[in-house]
Amino acid sequence: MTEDIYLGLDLSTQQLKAIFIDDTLKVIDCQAVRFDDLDYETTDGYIQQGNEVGAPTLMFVEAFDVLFSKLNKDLLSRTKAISASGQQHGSVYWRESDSLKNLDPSKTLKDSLVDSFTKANSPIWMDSSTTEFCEKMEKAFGGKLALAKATGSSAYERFTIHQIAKFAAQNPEDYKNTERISLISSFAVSLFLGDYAPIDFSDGSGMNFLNISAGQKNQKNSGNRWIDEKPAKICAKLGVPKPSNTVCGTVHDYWTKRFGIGSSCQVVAATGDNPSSLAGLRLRPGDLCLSLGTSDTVMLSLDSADPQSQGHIFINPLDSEKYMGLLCYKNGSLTREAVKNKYSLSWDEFSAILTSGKSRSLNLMQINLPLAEITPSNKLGRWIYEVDDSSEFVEVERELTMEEDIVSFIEGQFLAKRFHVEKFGFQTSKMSRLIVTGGASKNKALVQTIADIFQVIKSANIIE
Ligand SMILES: Nc1ncnc2c1ncn2[C@@H]1O[C@H](COP(=O)(O)OP(=O)(O)O)[C@@H](O)[C@H]1O
Ligand SMILES: O=C(CO)[C@@H](O)[C@H](O)COP(=O)(O)O
Repeated sequence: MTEDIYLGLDLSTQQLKAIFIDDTLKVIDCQAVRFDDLDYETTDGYIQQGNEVGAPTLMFVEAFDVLFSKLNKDLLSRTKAISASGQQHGSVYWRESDSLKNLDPSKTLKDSLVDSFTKANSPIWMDSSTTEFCEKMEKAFGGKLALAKATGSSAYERFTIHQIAKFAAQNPEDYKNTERISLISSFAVSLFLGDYAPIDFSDGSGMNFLNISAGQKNQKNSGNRWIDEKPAKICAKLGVPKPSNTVCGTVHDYWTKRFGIGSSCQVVAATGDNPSSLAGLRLRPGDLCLSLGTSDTVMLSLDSADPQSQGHIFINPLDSEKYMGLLCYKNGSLTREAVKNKYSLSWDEFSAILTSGKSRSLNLMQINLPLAEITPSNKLGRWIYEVDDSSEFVEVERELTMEEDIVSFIEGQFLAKRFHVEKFGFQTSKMSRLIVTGGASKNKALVQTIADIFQVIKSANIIE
């Protein structure tokens, strides 16, 4: 057994996960804390009020306390480096104070940081409350496409700069008292560093504020990466963005004294959960990655960037000169879970119905969007069509059977993705692999359905 261990954290929508690997990339241990098991009245990790969606920042902090009390002490003592991934776009607002630098090992993180945030709830990626700020920014840039060419995406409500603009407009005093704004990923690493960690280029691309466009190569390692330096106060609050593989320093004494992590353990910049998946799956040219976490996302590696008004281009986490494309769907696992729960099924029962129903031709097509969708923007509703005798699609008025509902819903979810991916300019070929990851990827019936829809040759082309 090798002595050296590496620790990765994932601060995602529903939970904080830890994974220890050795230097052959073998998984040694995994642990997780579900946010709904902490006392913050979240459902599926978040709190929703209308189209505002957030998660208590202190809940994230407490999750670290709980998780680290469960982790194996021997593994912690052998950990050589720590990094993290985080749900994308979410933000954390640090009050001007020394509490992060002066973490006290006799206290929990929560007790140490209880007064450290100017905004109690971190806005997260499911928020869609910033339309007016998005419209203002697109107008200032000369339209959707112009903004996309500069930042990789047209204005999306969940993207961080609009959340920051809303906070500054609605709570000017609290905004003024904010010393630093972290993404959820850079926040996680800041806890280990005992200091503000930089936002990395890849997760920073999900802010509508980082310059991803060609011709910026000479700026890639400088502070000039934000698209607009005039609101100097914003740039100062965001800090200087850095490549995703930046070694930020070593762990704060807190982690050594409280949890026995070696004082030389390195802390590496964090990135978004999707860029982390892309990095971890080591995609080959032509591969497509489907992440089925709380959200569903489709990702691919790109050598060059050609941003469109739909979809996102981020800087690649493995190479700051390259890019990745991403489409994000809000109706992912939570919507699948809702359909499963509607019929009081276990996942095994749901999967059995999906497999048996698929083998019969049901001639139905369903789009079911109970959550206001991101791709396509703000669509909400349920549409069901049937192919009639003259091969026309007609709207279905009758109630569907359970089997019809499950099969047409799942097929609709992934047919829509194939359609969007192809519109985004990506064609699968015989050489393509479709690599599926995230919580739902353990469902073999679902993965086989996806393989059939994308017509990748056989399910062996798909790895979890
Ligand atoms: N057997 C299964 N079949 C389909 N979906 C599943 C299965 N097991 C778990 N899931 C889904 O996985 C989701 C969690 O995935 P995960 O990647 O851990 O999410 P996140 O990283 O966003 O917190 C759950 O919401 C659940 O619906
Ligand atoms: O908004 C996006 C990507 O643009 C989401 O994919 C978030 O990054 C949330 O990730 P999960 O918790 O669903 O994995």
